Amino acid sequence: MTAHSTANSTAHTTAPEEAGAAKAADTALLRLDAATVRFGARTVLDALDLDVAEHEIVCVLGPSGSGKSTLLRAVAGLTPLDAGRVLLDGADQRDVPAHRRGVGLMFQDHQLFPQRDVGGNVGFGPRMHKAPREQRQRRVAELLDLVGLPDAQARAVATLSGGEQQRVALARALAPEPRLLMLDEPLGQLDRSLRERLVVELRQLFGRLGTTVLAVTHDQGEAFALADRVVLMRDGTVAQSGTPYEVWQHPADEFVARFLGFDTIADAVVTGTAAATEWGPLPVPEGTAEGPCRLLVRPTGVVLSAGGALRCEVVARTFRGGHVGVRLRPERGPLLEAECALRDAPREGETVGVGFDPGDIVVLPR
Ligand SMILES: Nc1ncnc2c1ncn2[C@@H]1O[C@H](COP(=O)(O)OP(=O)(O)OP(=O)(O)O)[C@@H](O)[C@H]1O
Repeated sequence: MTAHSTANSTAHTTAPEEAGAAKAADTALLRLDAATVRFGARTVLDALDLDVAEHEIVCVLGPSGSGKSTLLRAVAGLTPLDAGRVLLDGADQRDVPAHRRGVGLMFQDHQLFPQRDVGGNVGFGPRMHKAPREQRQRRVAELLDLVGLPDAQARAVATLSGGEQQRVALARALAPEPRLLMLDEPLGQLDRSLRERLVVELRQLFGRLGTTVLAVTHDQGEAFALADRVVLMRDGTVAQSGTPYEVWQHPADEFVARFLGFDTIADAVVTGTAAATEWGPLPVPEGTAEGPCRLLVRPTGVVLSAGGALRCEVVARTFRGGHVGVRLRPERGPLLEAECALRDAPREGETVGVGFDPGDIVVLPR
């Protein structure tokens, strides 16, 4: 795999009969092709297709049980496929055992060796690969420097904080220089502020090293902060794949929208730039396809104003740090949720007028 390979690379200098294999190598470092895993009667990966380009950071998101960890284990060679293929650099991995795939897998619970010091943990992979002692020591020092623990070589694992253990586990996963690094809930057990800091550091670190990453998380904020691309899984298949911005702006369907935390979704029928709903006509962006649909109304699209046509009673206010969530019972139609600045938020029991911003109304397939 060359450094300039991209997801859309099409240039070939190979003979026509080699073009098929070469194309796979050019287009993706990792490719899952109809990958299927069954446990008994249950299909946990269901003919899943996924490409990860070299240097790309992909985060897999999805509800508990949707198959995220199974996906990583299948790529690592720890769970066999029942059908389909895993390709690395274009080569089918069917007969390649886990330790020969050149992928790193870091589990949620770090799994550091408690009897080894930090240096012993980080140097474990290179030692298994029989790297000479001097080279190993240099690599350990470099990596500890990279993860911000330059003086930790001789520390016992038991003396490390959760965040420090996390960094050591990461340095250990990076030490054998895997062509693909896979992380399963990498920041799962850490507190929020540490996670928010580490996720930024991780992204910078991967960028600097040019690491290709496939990470699994159930935390949307973490995925959006870390990923070049997020993949949302549902029942062993891909529900949506796109940049964090694309997925946030244009959730593919109601499942994705609800997973992202949007709850105000109702039936509607679009005609021109208006959608008929139980709340009355709502504006929709120009060019929206006409006919029946599901309509997502983002809280930022519910605008409180004295002149708003829909009268609503404020039934609850929830302080959310940067803003206040205001739950509204309209005179007709289901409950609505608005997002207000603290100083503008009405009190519980007040009656307010509501209008809608078409920029924050998203048409979803029925
Ligand atoms: N070895 C196994 N034998 C039987 N069933 C399994 C096995 N491993 C996983 N499963 C089942 O497969 C489904 C998917 O599991 P998986 O761990 O991949 O989901 P996940 O999306 O990573 O979930 P979570 O977010 O809870 O970790 C679950 O219902 C799980 O119980």
